[in-house]
Amino acid sequence: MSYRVAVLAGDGIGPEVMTQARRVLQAVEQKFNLVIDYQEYDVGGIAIDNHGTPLPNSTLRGCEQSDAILFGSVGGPKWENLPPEQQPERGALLPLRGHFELFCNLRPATLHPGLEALSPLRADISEKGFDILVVRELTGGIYFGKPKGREGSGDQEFAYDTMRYSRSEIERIARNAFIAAQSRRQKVTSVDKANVLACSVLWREVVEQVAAEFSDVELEHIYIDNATMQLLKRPNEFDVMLCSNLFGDIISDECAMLTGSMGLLPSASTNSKGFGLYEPAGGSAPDIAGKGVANPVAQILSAAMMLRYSLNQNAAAQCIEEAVAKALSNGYLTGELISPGSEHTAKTTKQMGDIIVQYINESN
Ligand SMILES: NC(=O)c1ccc[n+]([C@@H]2O[C@H](COP(=O)([O-])OP(=O)(O)OC[C@H]3O[C@@H](n4cnc5c(N)ncnc54)[C@H](O)[C@@H]3O)[C@@H](O)[C@H]2O)c1
Ligand SMILES: CC(C)[C@H](C(=O)O)[C@@H](O)C(=O)O
Ligand SMILES: [Mg+2]
Repeated sequence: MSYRVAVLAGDGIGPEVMTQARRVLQAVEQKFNLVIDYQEYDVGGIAIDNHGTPLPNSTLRGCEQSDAILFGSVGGPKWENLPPEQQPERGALLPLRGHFELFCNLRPATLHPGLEALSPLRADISEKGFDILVVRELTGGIYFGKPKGREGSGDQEFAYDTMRYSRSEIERIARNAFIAAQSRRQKVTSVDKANVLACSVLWREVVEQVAAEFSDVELEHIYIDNATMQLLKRPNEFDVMLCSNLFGDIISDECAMLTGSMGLLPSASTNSKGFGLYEPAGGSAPDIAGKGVANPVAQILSAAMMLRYSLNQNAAAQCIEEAVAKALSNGYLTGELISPGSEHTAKTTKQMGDIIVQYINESN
């Protein structure tokens, strides 16, 4: 099979981890006889520097002509003082999500067996492991609601955002969450703030209606503040966590850290046609960029999700996931995963890529 993928490495650690993801993809392409044509495009800060805009037309057109987008990360201190709508995140990532209607964001967070010690959780909690899928609504809510702005001056200056959800937006993301739960542990936890927000009251109502179509799936509701707490106390009791845009952003960072690092959490953002953008859940990590020490696993697992959800290449995706799990459980860890006093020595970004490629080549 032959496919076309738009590669948008972006800023900070984006290009470093993308290099390793490309090597890993090359290894599975050979193994599974796939032909993928990669076209690279500027996005984010680098696009501001090279083209004067975070999302050049050439990048958008390139994405439109592809089967999927493999995305690194955007943003950094260099562009933080630009007007908000011209910054990499607001000017490139959110418009891309909106343009392609990538409403369904999947962020799987698993505490890999044998890696319990990486989690900052207390041992009696982490030893039970966890396997959570955050299903985050990605093109609505307070991120996209209008009006949004800033007015007035001096003491009277004010700013506002609008949180807004329609029934159909809630319904389609809820349905995705229930379908995902059917092939997992048949449980959906819907996260909201229905004791305060009108959007959450509607959210709860619609989720209940969708749940009625899925009698095999258990539904529980939880407030966002309680959810952040229960995740620390009993993460193994969660299966699918269904979240609105803002709550999913927060919950997924927490889930990432519970596995040990932001650098482990991949994500898939898809539309109703199966087209998707695949990116690590974390950001451009300016604090470690350029040092060759970033963890490439989230980017590599995002590439695996791309193979599974947009290119329909499940076996190749699984091969990558198994190689990553093997590398981690054999003690191949980047620096941020290693606690003081541990016997592990930190691997570089490239060494992680090397071992994962090697395990793919050795696999049957
Ligand atoms: N999708 C995206 O492009 C995206 C996502 C989140 C943040 N951002 C942007 O990235 C910039 C930095 O944001 P931030 O510091 O809040 O979040 P961040 O996720 O970039 O970093 C948070 C912490 O996690 C660490 N980390 C993240 N990824 C890592 C990896 N692969 N390996 C090892 N450690 C890793 C960082 O070193 C840092 O200590 C900001 O401009 C922000 O807007 C972009
Ligand atoms: C960079 C930012 C706009 C983005 C978000 O808030 O969605 C990021 O934090 C994420 O989680 O993908
Ligand atoms: Mg985030």
